[in-house]
Amino acid sequence: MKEKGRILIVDDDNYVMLSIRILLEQHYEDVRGINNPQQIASALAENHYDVIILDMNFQPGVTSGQAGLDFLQQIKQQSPDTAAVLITAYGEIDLAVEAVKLGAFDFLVKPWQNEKLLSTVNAAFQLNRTAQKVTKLEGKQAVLNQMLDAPFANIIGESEAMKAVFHQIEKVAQTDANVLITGENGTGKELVARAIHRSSFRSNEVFLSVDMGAITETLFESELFGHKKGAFTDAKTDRVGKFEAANGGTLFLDEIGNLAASLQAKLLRVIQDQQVVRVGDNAPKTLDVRLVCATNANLNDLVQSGKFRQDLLFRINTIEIKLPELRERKEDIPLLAEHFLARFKNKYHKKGLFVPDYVMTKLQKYDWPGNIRELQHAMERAVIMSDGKQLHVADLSIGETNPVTEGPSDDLNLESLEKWAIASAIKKHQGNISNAANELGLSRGAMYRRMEKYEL
Ligand SMILES: Nc1ncnc2c1ncn2[C@@H]1O[C@H](COP(=O)(O)OP(=O)(O)OP(=O)(O)O)[C@@H](O)[C@H]1O
Repeated sequence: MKEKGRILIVDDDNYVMLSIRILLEQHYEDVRGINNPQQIASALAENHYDVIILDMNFQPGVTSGQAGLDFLQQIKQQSPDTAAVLITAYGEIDLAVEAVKLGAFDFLVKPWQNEKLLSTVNAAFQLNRTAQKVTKLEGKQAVLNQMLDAPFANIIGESEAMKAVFHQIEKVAQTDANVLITGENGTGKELVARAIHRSSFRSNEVFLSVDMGAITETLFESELFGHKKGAFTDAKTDRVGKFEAANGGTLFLDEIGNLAASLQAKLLRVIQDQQVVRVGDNAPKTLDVRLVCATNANLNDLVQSGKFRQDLLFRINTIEIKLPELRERKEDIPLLAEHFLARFKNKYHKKGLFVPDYVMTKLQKYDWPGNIRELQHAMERAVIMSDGKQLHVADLSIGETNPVTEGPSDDLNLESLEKWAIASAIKKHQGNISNAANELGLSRGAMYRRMEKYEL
């Protein structure tokens, strides 16, 4: 099958041009030729070429190659991602060096061998395609970074506790120190790890995340350090481990407290030596990886009880960032709730939806054991369940705010009974307000009015 590439041959010798063209047309979809180098500019303006094959001497009797070098510079200026292969009958090595310095991909000497010409053009084509992909990806990455980079744009919080965290992120990001992020589940540890990476000089390199709790002991080494083909029964090909893949960038080891003792020793060795050896190999590879670890466990306690190596803890906690629980920064709840509301309103096309004050008060009173993740889920659920106007506490499905369901209390106060009946119906119908209203013989509007009254 032919490659989907476009190639231009520039040679004033029609015979040379034609024979290269016939050869390349067997391998590439679009091969064109021009015999006047003055037409290069217009050819490049009209089409993008993957590879240009350029003669170096154009005036009869002139063999300095200077004309080729001049046109090469013009090509590089006009179309920097087109690979140029130069051809000359006078294979002067100095000229070859000069041309490559000026950005030529390679140099061929007439008379050429077809295989050599083909392999050179092919290599130029492949390299060019890879370079184009990289440029595209870098462009995408830059756009993503821009979106996310506005100082921690996606980490919401204005409380003193969060300001202190932002300050710490800024400070550690400038260094290569290993960072340990601690905090309960859902407090934003991974988010902070990514922010550190994006604010660091490694931001254009990779950020890789590994959940240490999810890696089995048997796969640990192969996952993290890689393996050679044949190292064990299932090793059908060479495999790059996460450490090697993160080289130059940041490796985020989540749930580090869950690592088995035997594996802690292996990890410690790699961190100490800054080298990995793939399973089944014996050549160590030196690495430049910034390590950020996270845990919801108290590693000092684990050290005390002999479950975590103290020397490993010292290696990973050069700087420790402790993330506050959401219940310790309740002043951030309205901001976070509005942030998630905006996101999910957009996602579920419920434009006019808002959070009434009494619901916001409920959100702030609740303790959020699952922290921001729980708040995010509660908001998403409530947006989905809502009638599109305002959020109701019942839609949030957060345990404690709905403490209703044991049965009507002994006091036969009508309001208490009504509150109990409404809450029970909502629970019975799993938050489906219409069905609950039906069962109670109420209209939806009357149902919502009562939910508001009883803060349900
Ligand atoms: N300050 C914040 N602002 C906005 N979203 C946040 C914030 N903190 C956390 N989140 C969101 O909450 C969810 C949980 O965050 P993240 O995964 O970073 O927490 P974690 O502490 O790493 O959790 P776990 O310990 O369970 O792995 C994510 O969807 C994240 O985007």
